[in-house]
Amino acid sequence: MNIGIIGLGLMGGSLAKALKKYYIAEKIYGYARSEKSKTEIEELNLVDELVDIKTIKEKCDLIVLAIPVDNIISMIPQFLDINEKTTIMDLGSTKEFIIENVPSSIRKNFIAAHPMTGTEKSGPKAAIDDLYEGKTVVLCNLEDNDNLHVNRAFKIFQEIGMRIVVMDANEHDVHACYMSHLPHAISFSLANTVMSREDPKSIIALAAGGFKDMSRVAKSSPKMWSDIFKQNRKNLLNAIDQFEIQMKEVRDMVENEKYEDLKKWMRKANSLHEIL
Ligand SMILES: NC(=O)c1ccc[n+]([C@@H]2O[C@H](COP(=O)([O-])OP(=O)(O)OC[C@H]3O[C@@H](n4cnc5c(N)ncnc54)[C@H](O)[C@@H]3O)[C@@H](O)[C@H]2O)c1
Ligand SMILES: O=C(O)C(=O)C[C@]1(C(=O)O)C=C[C@H](O)C=C1
Repeated sequence: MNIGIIGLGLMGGSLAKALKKYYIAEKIYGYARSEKSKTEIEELNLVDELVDIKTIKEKCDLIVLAIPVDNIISMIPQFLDINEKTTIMDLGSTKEFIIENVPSSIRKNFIAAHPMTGTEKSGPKAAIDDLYEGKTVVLCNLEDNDNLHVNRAFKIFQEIGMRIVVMDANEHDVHACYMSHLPHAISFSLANTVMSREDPKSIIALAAGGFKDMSRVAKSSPKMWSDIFKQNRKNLLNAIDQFEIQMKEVRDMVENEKYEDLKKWMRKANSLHEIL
């Protein structure tokens, strides 16, 4: 099988590495926009050949869109003429808006996937060959796909060591919001709060594990995350409201010195790690 990957940053580049590691593709084609990316992809030997979109459509059985979620939507019209046997798949972090924007003529071919794995790094140099191993991928609204494409997606994700979960796109976006999008909003907010109050010298002197853990994902790509916040806006606004309720609660307990209530509230939070 020939596989084409559009966008060879963290997700696309890591997929290319995993496909090579497990000898899954006959040939891996890549498409990159910028000259800088092209040079890095070639230096890292991520794909067998960098080509244009026309060649990817002619040669590939599976085309993977590993680009920011708004770019996925603007690229879809370029794939309206794909063969009925060609699978097209996106790896975007949001699912409902993307699916809504897939025209009915290629809906059967379009697999909406979200690998629940990643890092705060981006670009071709961030790619690693074991990013997907032992991790979960969520596949959405598979009832709208042809079996050929569903089976192909299952086979590839299983071969690179992933666990598959099937979910409705609407439900996915609510859960992904609490598990991933809200935590990123909190981490960006924490980083900005600290930087507005603390000088770099104190940050270097006092930042230890707790702060580093909480602020790690604040290093993530603004382009990727502003697209995600835009596409999952409604769910994110609800989740931020819920988070604000908790912040008001802890503020109230500290202000009014309700330390027994505070311990009870913290014990409740501790219990999260019984299920994680
Ligand atoms: N980073 C994560 O942790 C993570 C996890 C799961 C899913 N995702 C999703 O995967 C997708 C890719 O994210 P990433 O982390 O690999 O980002 P990235 O920034 O590392 O890589 C994306 C690459 O795509 C390129 N690109 C953008 N538009 C393009 C276009 N039109 N044509 C060709 N190349 C283009 C960029 O130059 C970049 O190199 C996003 O939709 C993101 O929401 C990311
Ligand atoms: O581990 C990280 O650094 C990530 O941000 C990965 C992470 C997340 O867990 O929030 C980020 C975006 C996703 O779409 C899926 C996974």
